[in-house]
Amino acid sequence: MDSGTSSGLLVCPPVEPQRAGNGGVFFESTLMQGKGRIPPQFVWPQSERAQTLDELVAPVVDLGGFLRGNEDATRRAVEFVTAACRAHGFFLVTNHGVDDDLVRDALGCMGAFFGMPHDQKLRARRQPGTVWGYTGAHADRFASKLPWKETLSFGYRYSGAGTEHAVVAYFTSVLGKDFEQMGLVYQRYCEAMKEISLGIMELLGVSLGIGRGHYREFFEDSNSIMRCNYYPPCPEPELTLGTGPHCDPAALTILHQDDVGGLEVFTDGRWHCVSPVPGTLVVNIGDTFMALSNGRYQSCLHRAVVNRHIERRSLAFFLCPREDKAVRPPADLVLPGGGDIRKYPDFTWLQLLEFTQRNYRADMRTLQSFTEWLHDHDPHHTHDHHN
Ligand SMILES: C=C1C[C@]23C[C@H]1CC[C@H]2[C@]1(C)CCC[C@@](C)(C(=O)O)[C@H]1[C@@H]3C(=O)O
Ligand SMILES: O=C(O)CCC(=O)C(=O)O
Ligand SMILES: [Fe+2]
Repeated sequence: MDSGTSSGLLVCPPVEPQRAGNGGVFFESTLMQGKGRIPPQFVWPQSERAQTLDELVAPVVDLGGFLRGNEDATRRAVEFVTAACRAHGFFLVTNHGVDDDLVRDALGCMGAFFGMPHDQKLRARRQPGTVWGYTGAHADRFASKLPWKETLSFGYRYSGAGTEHAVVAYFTSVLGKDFEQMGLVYQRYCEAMKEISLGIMELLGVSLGIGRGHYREFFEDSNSIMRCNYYPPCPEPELTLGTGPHCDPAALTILHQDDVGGLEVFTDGRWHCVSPVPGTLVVNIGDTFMALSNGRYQSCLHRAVVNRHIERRSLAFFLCPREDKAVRPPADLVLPGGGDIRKYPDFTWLQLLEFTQRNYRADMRTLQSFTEWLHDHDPHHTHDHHN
């Protein structure tokens, strides 16, 4: 392997020559330290870069009473969720029951992982075509508009006895026995996120008038993705982005951002910043839920900016359906006779995930582009997707 270049990019043998956007160039944050300029691959077009913004006063949904089964509190939580999802599909939750120590440990493990030497991190390197593993700036996939971040992603599925420790097994298999404790932290973190996600699915079901059970049951056997985002300080933050503008392809995202700030959300025709609120988690609707609600709830456009002075960490849990399940709205949301025709064709999460890993870089138009792609590529889909 070549050593670092003066630009801070590290040149490695390409993992997937036919797809490696940069001919095998990898990014590693520590190599950038002390550099005055960012490499051109990280410069985003002027129109997509951050500007000065207003703060979003995000709705805060108190989950405490709902989780204890209190009816009044549940009604209030449903009202807040409904208003937020009609407006932009983005809200904060408080009293969510996740132990502060667990969140602290999950952030701490990120420090331990991303602080390791580059060759150690590469032991978890993302395999071509998959979403799991470590990547630096996605430089193995894309040639331009690289995000100023390193990420580590892994799957979370609980499907009965024998699979309780799948996250631990991932960490020990790719990084070795010494990473068992780190795996256990993320295993517990994912379990907590899944529990909250299912609760929110109940609230969304009530909010859409189809009852508590429908979406909860749909996601009981979910196959979710956990992603740790590490954003190093950047010498020219105004030229780049940590995560580009996008709607999450999954059903629901639960995000913990540390106390640095950098998350931005597009509402009312402009970008707003969302400052970290201690003790809260950020929730947003994703494309898959937009399809499951027949377009009633919008997936929310967002991005993350970086800064010159301090590293930032975020933990994103993406709730995803079991890979082979048909994503289809309940019949009550496709009313016969009304103007309420099916907005999206049936698809599976596996199809959408593969689309984002092989054909299309997830952005603000993913669901639209995916739907068009399905029509062109899947012979079972017709242009008529009425119920
Ligand atoms: C299905 C996925 C694609 C991405 C990872 C998961 C969920 C979120 C997607 C992503 C974060 C949206 C922005 C662009 C992206 C490339 C990124 O910056 O990380 C996306 C993910 C990806 O394809 O790795
Ligand atoms: O880091 C953030 O605040 C946002 C990250 C994000 O949007 C994502 O990982 O999908
Ligand atoms: Fe996102």
